[in-house]
Amino acid sequence: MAENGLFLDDVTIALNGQTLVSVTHRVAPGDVLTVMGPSGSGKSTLLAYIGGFLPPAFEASGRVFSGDIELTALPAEDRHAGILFQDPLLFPHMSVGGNLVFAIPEAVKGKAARAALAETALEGVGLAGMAGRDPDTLSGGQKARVALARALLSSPRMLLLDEPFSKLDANLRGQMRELVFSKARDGSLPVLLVTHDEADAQAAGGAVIRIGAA
Ligand SMILES: Nc1ncnc2c1ncn2[C@@H]1O[C@H](COP(=O)(O)OP(=O)(O)OP(=O)(O)O)[C@@H](O)[C@H]1O
Repeated sequence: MAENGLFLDDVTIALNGQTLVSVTHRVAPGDVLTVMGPSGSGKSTLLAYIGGFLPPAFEASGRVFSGDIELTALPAEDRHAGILFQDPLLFPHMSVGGNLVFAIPEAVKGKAARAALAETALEGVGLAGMAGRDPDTLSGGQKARVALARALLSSPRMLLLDEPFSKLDANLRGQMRELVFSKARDGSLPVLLVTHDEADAQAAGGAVIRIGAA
């Protein structure tokens, strides 16, 4: 397998003794694995297991690899997953630039260098010059782009996406999908996409797994 693919090796997650998810799958760098299923079927739970923040109510087994690195026992902060949720979840008390700089790994030193990286990331999502803006002054689509820039700045090994397009209108949704998937391809990042929307799955173009199908 190429270097930074995501491998789910016999991952099984149960709640109260009942299996919700059972999956073995490889996601190549730049490819998308779409997870679909009815509400409550365990889609976000699978994402949480991969990300390292599965709530204690669940019982889980199976291994998660990023390339050759096994993530299963690592804390969330050491898994290097870039995560996007339905809400962009920007810190309201920080500028857009502050939100981005916050995500840059500490190994990157120097205020000016960090600010420059943040500005480049903003340019990369079509928001050049917006670092000084207050997040509350941005549109929903702009906030979604900032959240994407922030995820990419964290030097992720993968992207975990939990319904990230569902609050955008149809036009923005299409643009944002294209932007996210092209960034994943450019960065050779494997993507796990949780969605209810068949059009998201189609745009993602990769494999689809359906869990808890009624
Ligand atoms: N922290 C928790 N403790 C106990 N049960 C939980 C917890 N979080 C979720 N659940 C339950 O686990 C099951 C799977 O939830 P999950 O959020 O993964 O579903 P989902 O497929 O993502 O649903 P949706 O499409 O509505 O977001 C549901 O029955 C839910 O009620």
